[in-house]
Amino acid sequence: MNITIIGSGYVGLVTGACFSEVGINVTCVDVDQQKIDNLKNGIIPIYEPGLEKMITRNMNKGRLHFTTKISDALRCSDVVFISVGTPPDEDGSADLKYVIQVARDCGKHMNDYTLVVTKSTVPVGTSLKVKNAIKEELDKRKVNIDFDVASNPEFLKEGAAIDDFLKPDRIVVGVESTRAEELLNTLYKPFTLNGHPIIFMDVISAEMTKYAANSMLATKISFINDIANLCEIVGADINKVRKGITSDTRIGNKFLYPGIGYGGSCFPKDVQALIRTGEEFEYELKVLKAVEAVNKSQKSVLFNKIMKYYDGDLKGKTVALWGLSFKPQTDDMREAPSLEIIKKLLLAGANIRAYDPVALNEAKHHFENTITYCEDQYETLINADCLAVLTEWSEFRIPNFKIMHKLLNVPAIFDGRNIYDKSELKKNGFDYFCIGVNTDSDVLRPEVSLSY
Ligand SMILES: NC(=O)C1=CN([C@@H]2O[C@H](COP(=O)(O)OP(=O)(O)OC[C@H]3O[C@@H](n4cnc5c(N)ncnc54)[C@H](O)[C@@H]3O)[C@@H](O)[C@H]2O)C=CC1
Ligand SMILES: O=C(O)[C@H]1O[C@H](OP(=O)(O)OP(=O)(O)OC[C@H]2O[C@@H](n3ccc(=O)[nH]c3=O)[C@H](O)[C@@H]2O)[C@H](O)[C@@H](O)[C@@H]1O
Repeated sequence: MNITIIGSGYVGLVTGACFSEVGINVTCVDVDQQKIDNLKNGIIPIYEPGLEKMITRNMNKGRLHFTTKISDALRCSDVVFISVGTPPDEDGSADLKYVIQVARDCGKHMNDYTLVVTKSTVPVGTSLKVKNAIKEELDKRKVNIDFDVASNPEFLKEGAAIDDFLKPDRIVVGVESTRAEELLNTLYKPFTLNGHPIIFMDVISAEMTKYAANSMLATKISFINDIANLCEIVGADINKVRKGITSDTRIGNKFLYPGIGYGGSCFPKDVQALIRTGEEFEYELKVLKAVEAVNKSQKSVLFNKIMKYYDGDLKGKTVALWGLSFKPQTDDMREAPSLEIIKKLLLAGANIRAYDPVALNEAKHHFENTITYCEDQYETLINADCLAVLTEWSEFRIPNFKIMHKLLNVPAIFDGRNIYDKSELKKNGFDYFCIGVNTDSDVLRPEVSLSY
């Protein structure tokens, strides 16, 4: 089978690589000439574990191709996946201009029956718009070519994208015809062999499933962050409370880790977009509005703790940062909590020394020379007045506390991901602050007032 993937970003590249891995002939298309030239030379535009090797392997086998020419790709494609971006519009709704452009391109260039599948995250009703755009272009050409549209939302997580695609919890497909169902069933069969189900439904329900899934996950995170903040006030320990609640199988133990707010290219925009969809239909999604509000304020929690430690004055203080990406195993900084925290620290007059295993180049696009970029996690600590951990990369989990104590001006650690044990840090002579645990009474540094 020949398939085309339009849009070679996180989703498009992973989808293309994984389909070619099971023997399908795949052509990935993008409008970005530089990106396609690089991909042809084996240069992968994103950091995603396992992706580079998989792309190179399948290119060498002649099953994975890259082009900017959609017309060439469509000439012999049975199925076309649309995986272009759907960024938020000014009012928070999903901007569909790239999706509709691709639909038009499909209408302009398809020559035979084609199944056009929307993999981008799109609001309910988009498949109908895609169908109309294709039809309009076919009408302009005065040709009568049979086609189907389908919705196949993607659930992969950055940093674990290959595994998520190869071994999905489920595959959701919205279809309008048996022909489309059969084609997608054949395509996805290799990924369902270990019992991972493919769930067929109508197109609108499939579109809705994607937003509902991301909104549910975002809700869990805001819920636990809200509870964490209350734990801190009443003297409970969120780490213990989390274990206490997640042992109930009805609640489950995933996505209930407190932190400094969810980031990334999807939760913030998808929660917003679903709220807008509700508004369009005059229905207020009250829970999701609260989820957004909690997340917004959670991004300031760690900064507030640092401010409080320094009696509201950070002028001239140096803050070391470990981790800049919105989560480990990616260089993606879109909507990362680090962006908010860095902006606030700079505004308060602090100097920043930052390290991230893979996101330093990305950070340079955001902050240029306003912060100091370090090539090593310990280098950030030299003469720093505290350390803040913003991303839970594995290499930060068991650091050398002796060296850290020596390098830091002031041995204070602000742990935005609750990766350290407070008694161990106290034993090693650190003032330690995390999310959802009140550690003020353990503070060792006598000259710092923590009275308010
Ligand atoms: N990043 C993620 O982890 C996930 C993203 N999604 C959804 O998938 C969609 C794509 O997301 P990403 O891959 O992150 O986006 P991205 O921004 O990484 O990649 C999109 C690509 O589409 C290309 N493009 C734009 N217009 C085009 C056109 N007319 N023809 C050909 N290529 C075109 C861009 O040049 C870019 O390379 C979005 O709707 C997103 O919400 C869904 C699940 C996971
Ligand atoms: O639609 C999408 O793009 C994707 O969005 C998320 O994936 P992703 O954004 O890559 O990353 P997650 O692992 O979900 O993390 C998102 C954010 O939530 C935060 N998080 C996650 C889990 C948790 O318990 N606590 C928490 O604060 C992370 O630190 C991160 O900032 C979903 O998990 C994917 O299923 C979905 O396909």
